[in-house]
Amino acid sequence: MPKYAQIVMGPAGSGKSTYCSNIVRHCEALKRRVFVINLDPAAEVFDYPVLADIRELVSVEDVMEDESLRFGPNGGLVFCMEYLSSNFDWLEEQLDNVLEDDYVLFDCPGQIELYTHIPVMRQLVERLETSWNFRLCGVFLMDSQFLIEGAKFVSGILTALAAMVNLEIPHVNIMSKLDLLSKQSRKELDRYLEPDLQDILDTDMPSGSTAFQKLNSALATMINDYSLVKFVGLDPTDEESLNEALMQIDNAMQYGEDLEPKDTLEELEPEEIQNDYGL
Ligand SMILES: Nc1nc2c(ncn2[C@@H]2O[C@H](COP(=O)(O)OP(=O)(O)OP(=O)(O)O)[C@@H](O)[C@H]2O)c(=O)[nH]1
Ligand SMILES: [Mg+2]
Repeated sequence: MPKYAQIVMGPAGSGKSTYCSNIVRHCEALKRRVFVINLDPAAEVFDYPVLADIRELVSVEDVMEDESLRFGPNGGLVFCMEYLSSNFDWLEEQLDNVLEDDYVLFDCPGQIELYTHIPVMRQLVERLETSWNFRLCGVFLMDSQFLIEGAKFVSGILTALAAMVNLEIPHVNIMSKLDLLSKQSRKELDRYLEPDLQDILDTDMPSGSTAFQKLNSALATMINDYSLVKFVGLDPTDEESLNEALMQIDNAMQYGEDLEPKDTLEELEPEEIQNDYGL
């Protein structure tokens, strides 16, 4: 039987750590066991209990204080993540208490270079899948306030695609912080959750330069043809949206398919089964 993990990614401040603590709270109510591992060596605040914290192995603060290394914050973060990849034994030890069927959230740093050309996240994914028997789903959060507009939307989905093509694992995009959207943006939300990119570009960016119009159009065709990008909206004030996100992620990594019935549904109250699994 495998173990399961979400690799929680997304730009700085997109809501990764808040998402992890909301999922922990939501799963407690469902009587589901979830662990969180902080993999952000620059993390300052999070309010979930951790199974492991990379800062016990190495932290950006320590690296920046080291006179011989002389790194700034970004170089320091890359150094820390490379240090992790040379010390996967440490992570393996931390995962000792994770049993078959257990579920782990990895709260990752936001720097996009970790998902484009620096190999550490790819190496981590390979180690989790092939040596430690995990089934994985990449969960990519993006702040809705930076998405509801043509040009921002195109940049946002290219960032998500970079992580998707680099890691090659099942992938769910989450549009976070819906509670902060204006009334006007909320009205437009559906157009962005299941986007027709060409339509968005035609409406929002009708008069760009011809060269960029061609490029955008080619991107739109590729993304539409392969159904590459859609989003689950997340509003932390709406428990149903958390439930929807969790179900999509569970489906993506086939969580629950191998579980014995007693481990899942029988432990739940009848109303919970009705509400949370739509049975
Ligand atoms: N209103 C609202 N605020 C949110 C939501 N999610 C996160 N925030 C706030 O946004 C800020 C950043 O959230 P974090 O969860 O720390 O984001 P992060 O992606 O972990 O950030 P880094 O680890 O620094 O990359 C915090 O002030 C959160 O309280 C949300 O869904 N709604
Ligand atoms: Mg964080």
